[in-house]
Amino acid sequence: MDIEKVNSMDFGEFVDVFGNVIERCPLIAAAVWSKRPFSGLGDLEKHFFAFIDGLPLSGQEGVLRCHPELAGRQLPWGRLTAESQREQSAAGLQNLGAAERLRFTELTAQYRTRFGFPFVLAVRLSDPAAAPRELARRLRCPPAQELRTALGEVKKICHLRLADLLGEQP
Ligand SMILES: NC(=O)NC1=NC(=O)NC1=O
Repeated sequence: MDIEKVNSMDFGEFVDVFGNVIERCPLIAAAVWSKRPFSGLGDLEKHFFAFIDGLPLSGQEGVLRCHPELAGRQLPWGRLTAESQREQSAAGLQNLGAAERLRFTELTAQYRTRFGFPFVLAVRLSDPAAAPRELARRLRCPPAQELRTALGEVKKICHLRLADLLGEQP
C-alpha cells in the first residue's frame, strides 16, 4: 500500500487498517487520522509515537497494559490479536522448554507485580532465547526508566507493523 492510498482513506478505513499497530489501542489510530496527509512511513509513525509521548503516565501505563503477556496463557489458545499471534509464534516462544517456560512465567509475574504492566518486548527484533535474560535485566530497573524502555518496545512493534502494512522494509 502506498502513502497516497493511506492519505485517501476515510476515518473508518484508516482505523480498520491501522487500529492495531499499537496493540489493542485503536484510539491512537483514530487520533492520528486527523494528522493526514502523511509524507511517508516515517511521518505516519512520528504521529503514533507523538500520541504515546503526549499521554499522561496513566495513559502510557494503559497502553502497556493493553499488551498480551509474552508466551502467556493466551498463546496456545489463540486469543491473541492476529499481529501478536504472528509475532509471538514466529519468535518461537511457544517452543520454550518446560523449565524455560516456567522461569519465564515466574519472571513475567514478578515483572507485572513490580511495574503494574506486562513485560513488552519487540520479539521480531530479539533473540527469543535471550528474552528471559532481558526480562531478568529489566526487572531490576527503576520504574521510571523501565516505563521508557517498555514504551520503546511498543514503538518498535508499531514500526514493524506499519512497515508490514505499507509493504516497506522494516
Ligand atoms: N508482551 C509483549 O511483548 N507482546 C508482544 N511483543 C511482540 O512483539 N508482539 C507481542 O504481542
